[in-house]
Amino acid sequence: IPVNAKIKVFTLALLNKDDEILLGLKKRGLGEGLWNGFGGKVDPGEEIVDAAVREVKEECGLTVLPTDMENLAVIHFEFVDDPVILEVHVFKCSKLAGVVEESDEMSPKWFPRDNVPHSQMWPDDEVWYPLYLSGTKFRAYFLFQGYKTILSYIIRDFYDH
Ligand SMILES: CSc1nc2ncnc(N)c2[nH]1
Repeated sequence: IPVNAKIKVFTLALLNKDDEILLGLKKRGLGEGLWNGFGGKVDPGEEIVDAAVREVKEECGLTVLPTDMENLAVIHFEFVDDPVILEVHVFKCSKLAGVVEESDEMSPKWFPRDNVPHSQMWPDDEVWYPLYLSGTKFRAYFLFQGYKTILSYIIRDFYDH
């Protein structure tokens, strides 16, 4: 890890109901045109799970309780020649309240859990969605070249060393 490394913490919430997952089509910014879970930056002094709850509400209108957000994974993303490392805390939630709403960030849509549009998602998702779907807690590290090419990755059970 380069000496000038800076870690930025993000949340990513994957919401499911029965056999479906709610994904949002990103309308702008990083990941525009890709389907993704809901999340974003953690504000200074904000609990990570509270940031996750806030982002879900902002991006798709649904209300979830912090206690219903299951910590599923921590993924570190590194990009060649970029000292900023993204630390993404992945949450899984199936207790949802409210009505799904389009936001200026995201167009939400329900997908069958066994048929998510991986060709229009971040390339790493295909690697770890099976673990997420089986509820296996994991840690992962992805080294990207740009935003499309994965040069290498490590994925392991959350509790193993
Ligand atoms: C920059 S690499 C990346 N992969 C991702 N997968 C799912 N949600 C994200 N926000 C992701 N970012």
